[in-house]
Amino acid sequence: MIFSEWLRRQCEAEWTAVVTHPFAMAITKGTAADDDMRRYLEQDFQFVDSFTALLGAAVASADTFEARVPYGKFLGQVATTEEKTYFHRALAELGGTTEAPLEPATAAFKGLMDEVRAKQDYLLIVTVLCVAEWCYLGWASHAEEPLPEGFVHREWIELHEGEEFRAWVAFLRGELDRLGENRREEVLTVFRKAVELERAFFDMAVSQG
Ligand SMILES: Cc1ncc(CN)c(N)n1
Repeated sequence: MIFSEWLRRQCEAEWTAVVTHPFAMAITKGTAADDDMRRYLEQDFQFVDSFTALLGAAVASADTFEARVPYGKFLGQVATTEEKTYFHRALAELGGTTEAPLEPATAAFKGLMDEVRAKQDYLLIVTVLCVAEWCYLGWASHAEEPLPEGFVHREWIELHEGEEFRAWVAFLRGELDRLGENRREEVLTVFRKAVELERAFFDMAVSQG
């Protein structure tokens, strides 16, 4: 079994809880309440700051030029254009703010991202990036056509599905498969922690409504 699949299976129950989370499923159906969506996106905007920094750390710490390129491409294309404009438009639509105080789940996730970034340990950086993107592909893949009409739901799904996003996730998984075998347990600890944080993040969106 390839290493990335082995990692996912070690966390099977928690993984399934994330990719079928009621809040994520409500996004795919366009039924997530505006207030929940606002709270979630306000926190995710804060998440994306550390996530973007982590992409930069991947560019810096990758072991080959071939590996640096996809991070640079993704960083330029998505984090600074499509995704960023989405947040501003969606938060304006929902009456949200880009300066919300951090919820504990957000602070914990930023803590993990900042920790692996500070270490400049490429393998652990890829581990966190891979969980974040693979999980999101997982729930977004549940969306059925026609996608929700409202752009807040629809574009959030589109940002995490489609050919390009699948190729990006495949690349991240490939990096884990290429480099992770010799540090299995260490990688699993970070992988598991990131999956737990993804679940807590979705829980946070619906726990205060
Ligand atoms: C919490 C979380 N995890 C993952 C993603 C996908 N980039 C996200 N936007 N937010």
